[in-house]
Amino acid sequence: MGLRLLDFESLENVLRVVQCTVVSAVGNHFFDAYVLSESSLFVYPTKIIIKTCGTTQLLKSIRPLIHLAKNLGLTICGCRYTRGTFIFPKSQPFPHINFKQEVIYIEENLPNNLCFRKASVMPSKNPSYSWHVFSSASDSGAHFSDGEFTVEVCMTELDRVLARKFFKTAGDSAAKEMTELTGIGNINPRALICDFVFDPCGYSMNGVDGDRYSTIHVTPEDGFSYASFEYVGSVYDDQDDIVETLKKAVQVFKPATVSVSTTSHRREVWTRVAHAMEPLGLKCRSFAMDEFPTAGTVVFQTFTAARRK
Ligand SMILES: C[S@@+](CC[C@H](N)C(=O)[O-])C[C@H]1O[C@@H](n2cnc3c(N)ncnc32)[C@H](O)[C@@H]1O
Repeated sequence: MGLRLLDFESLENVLRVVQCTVVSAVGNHFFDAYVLSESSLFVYPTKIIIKTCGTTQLLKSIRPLIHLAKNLGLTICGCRYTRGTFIFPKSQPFPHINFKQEVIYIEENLPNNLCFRKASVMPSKNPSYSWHVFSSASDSGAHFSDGEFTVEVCMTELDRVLARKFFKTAGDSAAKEMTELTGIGNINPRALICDFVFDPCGYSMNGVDGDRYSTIHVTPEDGFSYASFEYVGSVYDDQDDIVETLKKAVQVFKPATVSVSTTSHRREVWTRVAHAMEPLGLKCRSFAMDEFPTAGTVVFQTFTAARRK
C-alpha cells in the first residue's frame, strides 16, 4: 500500500500548509483521489500528485511529504513541478514569487540523491502562455511506466453560454447533474467520477479509471473564465482515444485559447494533439519541445480559434 498508508490527518496537515482542504474523495484498488478546495490530490503506493491553483503554496508540501514517506521506509527518487504563467503574478505568495525563486526553493528542499535536475520555461508566441517545468531524479533512467503519458490542458475565454452551466442550482445532486448536463460524464464513460460544485459557481471533478486519473477544474466567471483538464493515457491505447478524449473535453468549454502540454517518452502523443484541435476550429500558434530527466519529452503547444491571431 506504500503511500496509501498515510493517515488522513497527516494528509490534512500537509494540505493546511499548502492552504487548501479536502472537499470530496474516492478510491479504488490502485489509488485514492481527493477533490480539494483548490484542485486535486492523487495518492498512489509510490507516487503523489498534488495540483493546486490561486494563491496556494504548493511547494511547501515537498518537505512534509518527503518526511511522511521516510516514516513509511520510502525514499524519494523523482520530483516534477509544472505550471502555466500566473494570471495574477503579483498576488502570489512566497515561494511562488517567480519561477527562479520557485526553483531555488525546490532545490533547497530536495535531498542530494536527486542529482539529475533541470528547469526550463517553454515559450509560446504569447508571453501570457508559457509552460514552466522543473524535473529531478536520482538516476537518468525512465520512471514513467512504459508507454504512459500525461496531458495537461489549460483553457481560457470559455464560451459564455457553456460557462453558465457551471453555476450552482438548488439540490443535493447539483454536482452529478452538472457532470452529465455539461458532457463531462461522457469524456470517459468508464471512469468513476467524484465531483463537487462550489457556491455560487465553480466545479471540480476527479475521474478514476483503473490506475489512471483524469481531472477537471472550472472557474466560470466572465472576464477570467478558465478550465483545466489533465489525464493519463497510454500509447498502447487506440490512438483515436487520445484525439476523441481531447476533443470531447475541449467541446465542453469551446474556449478561445487552449494550451496543451504532453509529457511522454513517445513522439506519437503530441502529433495527435493537433489532430484533435484542428477539427474544432483551433489552430496551432506555437510549438516548443524539451527533454527532462526521467520525465521524457515535454511538448507545449498553444492553439487559438482559427479566426483569431
Ligand atoms: C473549481 S474551484 C478551484 C479550482 C481551480 N480554479 C483550478 O483551476 O484548479 C474554482 C472556482 O470555484 C469558485 N469557488 C467558490 N468557492 C470556492 C472556495 N471556497 N475555494 C475555491 N474556489 C471556490 C471560484 O469562484 C471559481 O469559480
